Amino acid sequence: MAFVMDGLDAEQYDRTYDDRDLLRRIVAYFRPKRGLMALVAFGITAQALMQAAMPVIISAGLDRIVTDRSTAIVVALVTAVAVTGVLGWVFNFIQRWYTARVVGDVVLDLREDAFAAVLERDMSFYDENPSGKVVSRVTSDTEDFATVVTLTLNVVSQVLMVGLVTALLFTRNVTLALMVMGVVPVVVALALGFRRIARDTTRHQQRSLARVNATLQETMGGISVAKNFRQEQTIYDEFRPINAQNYRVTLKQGFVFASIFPALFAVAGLATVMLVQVGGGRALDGDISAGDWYLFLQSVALFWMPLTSIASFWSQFQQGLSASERVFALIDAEPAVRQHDTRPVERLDGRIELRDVSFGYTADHLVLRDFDLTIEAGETVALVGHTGAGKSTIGRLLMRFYEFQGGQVLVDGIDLRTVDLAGYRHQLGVVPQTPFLFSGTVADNIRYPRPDASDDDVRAAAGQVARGDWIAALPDGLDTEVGEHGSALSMGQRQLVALARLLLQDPSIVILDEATASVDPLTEAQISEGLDVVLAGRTSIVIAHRLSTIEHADRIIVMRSGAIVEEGTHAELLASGGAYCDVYNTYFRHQSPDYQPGSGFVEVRAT
Ligand SMILES: Nc1ncnc2c1ncn2[C@@H]1O[C@H](COP(=O)(O)OP(=O)(O)OP(=O)(O)O)[C@@H](O)[C@H]1O
Repeated sequence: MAFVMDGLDAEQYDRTYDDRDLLRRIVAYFRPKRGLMALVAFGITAQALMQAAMPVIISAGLDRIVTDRSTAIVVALVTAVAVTGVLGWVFNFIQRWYTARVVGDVVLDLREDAFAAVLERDMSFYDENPSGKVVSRVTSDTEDFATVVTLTLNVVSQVLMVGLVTALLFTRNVTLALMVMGVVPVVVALALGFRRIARDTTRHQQRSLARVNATLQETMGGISVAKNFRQEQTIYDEFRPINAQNYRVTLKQGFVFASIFPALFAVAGLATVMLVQVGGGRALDGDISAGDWYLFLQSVALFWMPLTSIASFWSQFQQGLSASERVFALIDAEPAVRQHDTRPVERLDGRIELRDVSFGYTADHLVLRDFDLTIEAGETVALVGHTGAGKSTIGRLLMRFYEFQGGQVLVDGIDLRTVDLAGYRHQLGVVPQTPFLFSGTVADNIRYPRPDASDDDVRAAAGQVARGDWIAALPDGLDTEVGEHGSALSMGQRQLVALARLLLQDPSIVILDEATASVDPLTEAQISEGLDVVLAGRTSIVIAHRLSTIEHADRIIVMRSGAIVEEGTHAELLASGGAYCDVYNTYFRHQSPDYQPGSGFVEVRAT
């Protein structure tokens, strides 16, 4: 299917399926809909028969009227035409309705599978693939595929009809039948020419629309910054030419589409003129009947319609096949994180050991090299170091979001690659720097890890964080709607909700990326108090940004370029005058209550 991918940007996980594989995958989705497909097939055949029958009935009627001018013949003809027309409509309805049902069902299944695959993918997948592109695979690619199926079924119906008409024409008059066939290459050549122009203009149109979308998306994303700098007019001025370009390209596309059909009509018209001329002469000579003459004239119209459909929609057909290939590639993408076993995980003590771990986000750049770290059950370890030192990476490996290239990660002595990940992650409480809240109430968000928790459980968890003082500041208490991504709450409040959520989850290990954004002193105090409760009795790894956290940590690990350069308690490390003092001077010194600008430096003697 390589030709299908022409001009499309491929992602790393994209793969090319050979035609047979692709067809097998597509058929697998249709197999369960056999009953509906049978109805579609019946609709297609019956409709084609009715369409082909119409000119035959009229032609036969004409022949009869020439010899027998009775009203009964006219009545019979009218009745036959009406019945054929109505039946044609009924069969057309059956075909279209059941096609819509089959296609709808298949898209439903395909989208569910694609979405399940999206949920299954590791975090490394999301690093490599922008979410917008993944979204388009689940939505528009499945939709494109549906269009192709509908299109194919329509074309099948038309081809069947053409086949019937052709057979009929040859039985009536071979010369005239061959003349009708002569139109075929002309129509095909025209339609193929059109396909090329149409594909180019369509591609331009899609690209220009993507530009419009990208501009809009960026504007929405950075709207607060834009407003802050009063850049509305600039953004508007930038948008206008992009929008105008889309207008021009769309007009061009409209022009191309508007020209092709009249051109094809003209060819059919010329062919009709030819048949009127030749067929009329034959009819006058008595070689063929008037009815046959009519039949041949009608057949030209019946002929060119499916041919143009097949030829002009070929690019859409390719687009749909390529879309299905892309959806299957998403479904089949190989997971980077591989579990060798799924040992059930009960309550953990929380002893963590990283042994000779080597890891890089990309194969050519290792972030951790032969990294060793042991954290005892119940210990609170603060990771500190300059940005990019690898602190968050350790958290991500423990969450098993990424596959490490070498070494071992053990939890309670069990290799992390052999545990049931769902059970393990339930024992792992994670608080990111900016906690993500889902739309709903504060209570809904706290209940997230344990949907079966009662209102009392939720209230108790919220009450344990800073004695619940923060709830009073929420307009509707725990029933306050948090808005999109928690936008109705302050940053500090979101963190407090995240802590309450963690308490309800009751994990044995906590990985906390402390927020760097400063909050007001009251909320800061509430968060500190909340943290004390949340971390108590659990193994905690804190990517520390607060002085109070490092002061209270059992052990501070100082990292630089993916390696541990120093470890100890706050007091020990300050006294040593090593790398920690440098980090302290940069990040923590100014958080001291007696901080005066330019003061509080500790001496760095050796790094
Ligand atoms: N998703 C990623 N893809 C590729 N490289 C990454 C990715 N995340 C981090 N890195 C790289 O890995 C290294 C360690 O990053 P990490 O996020 O662990 O540092 P950090 O110490 O937590 O820094 P910060 O305090 O700024 O979060 C950095 O060089 C960073 O550029």
